[in-house]
Parts: sequence; structure tokens; C-alpha cells
Amino acid sequence: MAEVSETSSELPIIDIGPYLDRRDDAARLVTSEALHDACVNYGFFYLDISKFVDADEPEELTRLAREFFALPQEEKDKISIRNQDQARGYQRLKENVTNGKADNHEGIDFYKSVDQPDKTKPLWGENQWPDVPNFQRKFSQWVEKMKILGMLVMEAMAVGLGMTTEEWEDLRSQVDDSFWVMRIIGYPPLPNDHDGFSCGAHKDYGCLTFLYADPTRSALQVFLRQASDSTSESDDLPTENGTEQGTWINADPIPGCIVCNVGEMWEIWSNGLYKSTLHRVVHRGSNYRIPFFFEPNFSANVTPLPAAFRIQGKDSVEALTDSKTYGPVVYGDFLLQKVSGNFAIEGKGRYD
Ligand SMILES: N=C(N)NCCCC[C@H](N)C(=O)O
Ligand SMILES: O=C(O)CCC(=O)C(=O)O
Ligand SMILES: [Fe+2]
Repeated sequence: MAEVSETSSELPIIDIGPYLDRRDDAARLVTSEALHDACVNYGFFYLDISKFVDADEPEELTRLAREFFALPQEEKDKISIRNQDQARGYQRLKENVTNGKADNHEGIDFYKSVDQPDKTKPLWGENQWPDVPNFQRKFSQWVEKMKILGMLVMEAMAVGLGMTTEEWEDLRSQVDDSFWVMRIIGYPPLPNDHDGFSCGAHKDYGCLTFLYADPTRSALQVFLRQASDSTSESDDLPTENGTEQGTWINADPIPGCIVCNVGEMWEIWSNGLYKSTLHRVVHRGSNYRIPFFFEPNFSANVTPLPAAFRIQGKDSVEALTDSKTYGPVVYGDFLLQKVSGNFAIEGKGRYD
């Protein structure tokens, strides 16, 4: 296997500041254009949120996570996903499965709450909060913050894609009741003999992932596709379409920034212009990470956007109809299918 490149500086750093104070139209455009370029070229970027979030805040979340994960196994199992809807709650080390292999992490998943919970329906139960003082309050505040950030980045991306105000309103109505997910992941050091990763190579499912990462380096690795004439050392990666050539680069954390990437719904909206990039985790330390997934509404019907076709040079309605190559999918259906494949529970796993 090829080495992982040591340079992470390749991924752009984008300041969301201009969308917070909204005084400077030109600065907003710079942010939007940078987002567009990042999504075309990488599907990954750093978002400078130092004007939006105090550094102490995620530090406190990590402390609370550490407190929970340090509890005895039987305490943690009290909020297991197996108690109810197979999705909301705690998952033991190696309970998560990616590409048929157990991931070397434990975690807790929280989702947007639903009106009529039903524990027997996949995904349709209630969030299970750890019995750790301040946990629910602090993490709920984080969810509210990340939802606001999600809307701002969506708006900035709509501008970057050249959408009109009406087009943005339509897209907005697909994400204004986001079926968000928050994961709290505990990574122990990956043992040399583990036949898998801390988290195997995957794409994220929805719109935008906002990752608060602990400082461990070389943990999150991002797969950059390579032009076929490239001469640098590369990996062959098996994908749905055969194999792809590329390189794994590190996306190490940068203070004041979160690591962001676009999920598969943006790949559909942009008709493939924005890549939902494969990534994996090889964690050699012991620490906690908190990805927040800003996702479409559960019932959103996701189809390629006219603005994406305009960029691809197809502005007639006929050409537009011909070239609908991505989607459509209803986000909730897509999510249910993904979630049902994530756990090695008898009779339920994707690879059983
Ligand atoms: N909600 C999101 N995006 N979670 C990403 C988890 C990806 C790994 C999962 N086991 C899989 O195989 O998809
Ligand atoms: O922990 C990380 O660095 C990334 C986790 C991730 O990719 C995920 O949970 O989808
Ligand atoms: Fe991911």
C-alpha cells in the first residue's frame, strides 16, 4: 500500500466569518467561491469557525465524552442501540461495520427527534442520553449551533453554485428541518493485528459533515482521485465502478477550524460536480471526535439542481432532462438503507 502523504495543508481553509456579520458582500462572495472550488476539487475543506465558536466549547464536549466512555461496559450498554431502534444510542467497540469489517471505535449516535417515536421501528426511537451531569445540555447546545452553521454554509454554497434567490429558497426548503445526526466517537489505539480500520473507507450520506477532531495526527485520511497520467505513488481503491487511482492524504486538525466534507446528497444536487469524497480513520492514539452531520429533511426529494446543469453547460430544458444522471432519492429512504447496513447485528447487517 502506498504511503499516506504527510501534507494536509493541501486542503483549503475557508472563513465562514463573512456569512456571520453579513456586512461585506464582496467577502461573502470570496467565501462562496472558495467553497465551490473546494467542493469541485476535494469535497473536503477546513472551515474557520473561530468567530462562531469559542475554543473552550468543544473542549468541554470532549471532556464529557471522556467521562462517559470511561464508565464500565455494563453502564454504557444501558443506552445501547440494541435496547430500541438499532440506531440511536451507544455502540460498543467493533459494533459498527464498514465494508464488511468491524470498525475499531465505540460511539453514541443522536438524531433529530421524531413526532411519534416507536422503538420497534429502525431509527424511529428516542435519543438515549448518558447519565453524566451536563451532558445532554451541553451537547444539545452544540446541536443548535451546528444547525445554524449548516444553514449558513448551505446558503454560501448555493451562492457558490450560482443559484438564484428563488433557487436557494427551493433548496432551503429541503434542509430547513434537517434530519441531523451527531456522533460522539471514542477511538482506542488501533492494534496492529486488527483486521480493519478505526473507521473503514466510506462517503458520508447527506449534505455537510462538521467534524470537531481531537489533535491526534494522521487519523483522518482523505482519498484524492488522481488524473490517470499522474506519476506519483498511488493506491488502487476498489469502488462501485471498478478501481480508482488516487492518494490518501491526512486531514489533520487545525486550531479554530472544523474539518468539513460534502455528503452524497450534494453529489446528487450538483450532478456529480461536487464530490462526496471517500475517507477513513486510522487512529493510533486514544481520543474522542464529534462529527455533526447536517442533513436534508427526512422527506426531501433530492434531484440535480438547474444551477449545476448551467455550470455543466446544459441550459436548455431538453439537455437538462437528458443529462439527469444522479438521483433522485428521498433522503430518509437512503438513510434507512445505510443505517440498516451499519451494524453487525444478527440478521440485520449488510454482510450477513
Ligand atoms: N452518518 C454518517 N454519515 N456516518 C458515517 C459512518 C460511515 C461508516 C458506516 N459504517 C458505513 O458503512 O457507512
Ligand atoms: O473521526 C473522524 O476523523 C471521521 C469520522 C467519520 O468519518 C464519520 O463518522 O463519518
Ligand atoms: Fe465520515
